[in-house]
Amino acid sequence: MIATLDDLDVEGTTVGVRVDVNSPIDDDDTLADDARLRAHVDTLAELLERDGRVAVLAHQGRPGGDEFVSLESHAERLSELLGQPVDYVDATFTDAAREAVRDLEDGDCVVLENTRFYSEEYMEFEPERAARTHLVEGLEPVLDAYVNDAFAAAHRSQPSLVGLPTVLPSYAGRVMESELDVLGSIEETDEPRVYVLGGAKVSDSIDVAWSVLEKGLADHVLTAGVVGNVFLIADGVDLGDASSDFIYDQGYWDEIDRAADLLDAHGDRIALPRDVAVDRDGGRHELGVNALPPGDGESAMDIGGSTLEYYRRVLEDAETVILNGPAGVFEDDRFETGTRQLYDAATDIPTSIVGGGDTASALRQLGVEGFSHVSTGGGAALRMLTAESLPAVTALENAPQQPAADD
Ligand SMILES: Nc1ncnc2c1ncn2[C@@H]1O[C@H](COP(=O)(O)OP(=O)(O)OP(=O)(O)O)[C@@H](O)[C@H]1O
Ligand SMILES: O=C(O)[C@H](O)COP(=O)(O)O
Repeated sequence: MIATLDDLDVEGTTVGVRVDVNSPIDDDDTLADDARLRAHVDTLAELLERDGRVAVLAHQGRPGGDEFVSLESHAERLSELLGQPVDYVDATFTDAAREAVRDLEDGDCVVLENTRFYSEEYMEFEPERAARTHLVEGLEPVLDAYVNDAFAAAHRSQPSLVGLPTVLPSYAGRVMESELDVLGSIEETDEPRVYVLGGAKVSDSIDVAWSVLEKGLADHVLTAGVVGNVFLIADGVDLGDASSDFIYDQGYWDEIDRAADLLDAHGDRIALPRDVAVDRDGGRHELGVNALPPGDGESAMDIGGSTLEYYRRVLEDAETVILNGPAGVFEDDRFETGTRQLYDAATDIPTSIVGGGDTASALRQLGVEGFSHVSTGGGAALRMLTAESLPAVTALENAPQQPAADD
């Protein structure tokens, strides 16, 4: 049982709030997209309105990557979104950070520096070991409670996600609560249930497909994107050198055998693309599977019109649809049709759940809306869809008991 903000006596309490605002970054190292910040506004505003003292913890990017930057511009944007001053301190758990947290008054908010600027935060630990890291030992003395709202990072076993809830009374924030409500009760959604697996994370998608087919959760799995291409090759279709080289270069060649095994075991419930779109003479050209392989250098960039028609027919009977990953290279105008039309068809299903951070931004870019739930999580959502436990959620479940809220 996980405690929520309803169980927390917030007034005058200093709360460390872990959010996931890991976002695209502009060339000048500032925030390029505030969607993930917006998602956490409700949780933070509620804590501040209830007179909490809020210290925000988050990571941005990965060490060595282009998006590995300070959270200063995140704090500025957060201040605009919350409509109140938000301080920023360029430290996470040192004296400067502790002083900034101790200086908070009721209703104040400070953003601490990118947790991953410290090497331990990019390592995976068991919770008890995570509790003995510098970040946790440095912050625990100045915090009364911990709130985890970072569902999108809940598949990581890092100190700010599993160490702090080991030593502090801990609560799920509103984003975490709603994600767990929806993604944690997939089994209870109405059938027929259809999973649409696209995008480029082939091994993750095959894991999901195995799991939901074995458990009887999926009545149909529709494949698209690079995932669909891997299944086509596994089914004996010659997609040509360009698509095959791409799959090989991405390190997914071994997945073809796994896809073939899955087709052997559950092929009656797995749908494969019937046609694909390639770049021919600078335009979109569709080819039925029987007309493959494509010409030299042509790669399968999207699902074609016959596939869309076929998939729409399957979706018409569905009560629940769960989608992850774009159907094609949606970033290119010529190949966004599959993603736009397939996802658009899914919005007509009574329960439509979308997982995947890239997918969510693709849908915003394409103007497709009307889903029952769009998850903030990519990897975390995928892991929940396989009914696997998430370390940060387990840490919340095992967190020390807290006194009940007065109100
Ligand atoms: N046929 C294709 N060939 C090459 N790339 C493709 C194809 N179809 C989709 N993609 C690419 O897949 C990428 C997105 O896949 P990904 O699996 O990362 O999505 P996601 O699950 O929403 O992301 P995340 O899990 O990171 O939130 C896009 O950049 C898109 O261009
Ligand atoms: O964007 C995400 O999926 C989360 O913020 C986790 O980031 P990570 O994959 O770098 O751990």
